[in-house]
Amino acid sequence: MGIEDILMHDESLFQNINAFDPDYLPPNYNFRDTQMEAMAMAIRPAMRGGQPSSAVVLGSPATGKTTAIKKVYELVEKNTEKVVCVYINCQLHTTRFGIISQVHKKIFGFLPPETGVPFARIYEKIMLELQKNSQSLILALDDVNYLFQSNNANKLFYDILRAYEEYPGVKTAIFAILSDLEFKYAFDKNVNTVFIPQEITFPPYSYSEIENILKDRVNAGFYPGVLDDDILEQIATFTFDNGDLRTGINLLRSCGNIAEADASREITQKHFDEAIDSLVSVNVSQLLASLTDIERSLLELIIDSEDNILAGDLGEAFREKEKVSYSSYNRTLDKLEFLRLIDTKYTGSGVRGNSREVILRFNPDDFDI
Ligand SMILES: Nc1ncnc2c1ncn2[C@@H]1O[C@H](COP(=O)(O)OP(=O)(O)OP(=O)(O)O)[C@@H](O)[C@H]1O
Repeated sequence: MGIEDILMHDESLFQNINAFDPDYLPPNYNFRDTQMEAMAMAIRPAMRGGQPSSAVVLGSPATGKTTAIKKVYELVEKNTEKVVCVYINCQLHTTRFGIISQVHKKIFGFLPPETGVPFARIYEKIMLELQKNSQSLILALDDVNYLFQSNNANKLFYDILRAYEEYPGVKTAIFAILSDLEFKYAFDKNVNTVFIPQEITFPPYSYSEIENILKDRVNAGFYPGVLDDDILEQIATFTFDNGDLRTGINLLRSCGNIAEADASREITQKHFDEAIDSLVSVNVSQLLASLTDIERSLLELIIDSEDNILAGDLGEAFREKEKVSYSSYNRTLDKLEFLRLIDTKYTGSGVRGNSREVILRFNPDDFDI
């Protein structure tokens, strides 16, 4: 097929290609009832003019936190005008001004001017409006750790949660969403005086939950018969072993694209294998780009050495090359293994860790290192 044929080819495998988009809100949203109930309980008092509770929403990436809050928000907004629900992606909005501007947009329908109006003025306008309408504000801050990197969290939490002191009757709560679990501790230290949250936890999905969710997505996104159960199981297995739900959803889309470019009416094993290869190669490129100089130096040594070099011999060569200590060599080797760029395997002889074989997990000819 020529390029033009590919572009103009009008038979598609996709019934709804948007079903694989990051912002698609799945109509079937299972396995998160407990968490959504907890969110609803925290918001419920506000629907009757009472005080809503704040929450920390915790869970690893792609466990459904953002989707859950958006679903709950939709339901709240469908049933009352007493609660203003604002969702902020803190990767996009990192300043107090940026965030309060989004709240302004939600309430008044437009952003305030970017210059000339101070934060305090916009803040006052918002709080007076909430006070006048007897409305509560529920502010969801997704990936809130980004606010801490810019040191803006503490003040913002204070502004929002202490609003009632200056504007009596105004009720506010914050849902702080975190996917970096280690960050939780830093978080507690930073804002503990004004922020007294309950915790809502999103555990990782099991294999069968992943398979179930991906199957729903297949039904929403592809025409019937495009993807059979065997390939779906392989995608679910890969997702469970190697990544998060987003990996699975992306794989579905790229299998579809590859099959379509092949003018096929269905997704075959070959299309799946190609999708996996390209995914793995993108991952390896990203990992390689993230290495420090010393890590890259060790990796180069492994690439240039004989097949399956022993860890002991590699260590000698590396210490010679970089003049580093034995423990620093070990740490660097562990890091490369952790990133899954290499494997180490015991040969069963030799002293301590030195008899491990070091094996590259990718073909260096395919990448710029
Ligand atoms: N229970 C589910 N049913 C259907 N789709 C789901 C479910 N949970 C997550 N997803 C899908 O997985 C993707 C990631 O979900 P979401 O963005 O809600 O996760 P998250 O926990 O907020 O992730 P992050 O921490 O990375 O922001 C989305 O495409 C979402 O539609």
